[in-house]
Amino acid sequence: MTITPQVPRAPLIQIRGASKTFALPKGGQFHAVKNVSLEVREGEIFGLIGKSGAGKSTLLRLINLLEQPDSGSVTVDGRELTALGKRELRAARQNIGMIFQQFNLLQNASVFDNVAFPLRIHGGRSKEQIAARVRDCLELVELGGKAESYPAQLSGGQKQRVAIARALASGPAVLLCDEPTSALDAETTRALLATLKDINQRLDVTIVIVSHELSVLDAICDRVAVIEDGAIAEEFALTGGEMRKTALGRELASLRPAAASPSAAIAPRKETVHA
Ligand SMILES: Nc1ncnc2c1ncn2[C@@H]1O[C@H](COP(=O)(O)OP(=O)(O)OP(=O)(O)O)[C@@H](O)[C@H]1O
Repeated sequence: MTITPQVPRAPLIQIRGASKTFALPKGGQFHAVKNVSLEVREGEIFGLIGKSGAGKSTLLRLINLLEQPDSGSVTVDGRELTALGKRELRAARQNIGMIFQQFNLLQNASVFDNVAFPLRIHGGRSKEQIAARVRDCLELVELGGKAESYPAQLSGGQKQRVAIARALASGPAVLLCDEPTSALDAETTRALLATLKDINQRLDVTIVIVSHELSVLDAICDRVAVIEDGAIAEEFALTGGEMRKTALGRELASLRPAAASPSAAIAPRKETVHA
């Protein structure tokens, strides 16, 4: 048996010298992201970890320009988003799905209509095409039987799966995940992480995930950046368990003992094995 290292792939997300400042209510400014440069490669699962208030979510939201940087540039899949007008940016965002801690589903719409929503907004697809795409996305997250249910009738894990199906409906190259498992229990978290890994491998969707939980990033990430005070303090590849060896890892682990890591259950995507 020979083990061949995977050939590194091209960068899909490039952030260059991005900064973001928020105006404070009582005057003054807060520098949430400070001159950050970062590359995420095609097909990677990339983690952003750090303490509360470090700037992880702001950095994630710079990738789809939910937050506009004050300076610097953001390029995704060859398009410099920071150079686009409003209409072009709306179109470019179809290539970037996003899920959130609190799911952000439309409560008065069925599961089907939640997933169909982005497809209807952007137009260009027939009713039949939308229905087929919604069915495919719900099958992908194993919710094929829940199309007619409403969010209030679903568990937290099922709600997050609907959010994933909605985020993938337009066939994006990138999925941004902002603390996607923070509202879920340990077992549901494990299952959801396995789903994200599966989506990454089957659909080749590049994933950027924010979490303050070591076990979450340890389980699925290829590389991780540690965010401290709005900047990247450290960046490294993961093969399982390294997070705990870093100074921040030890600190976070002592604050928040990690649940049994699901990493053992999920095969790392580090090497190609030829029998
Ligand atoms: N819209 C805003 N207006 C003012 N300040 C903001 C805004 N959004 C974020 N901040 C501030 O920027 C800093 C970074 O916030 P951010 O949400 O990116 O941190 P985080 O690392 O994701 O934290 P957490 O893990 O607690 O979510 C925080 O101090 C926050 O209060």
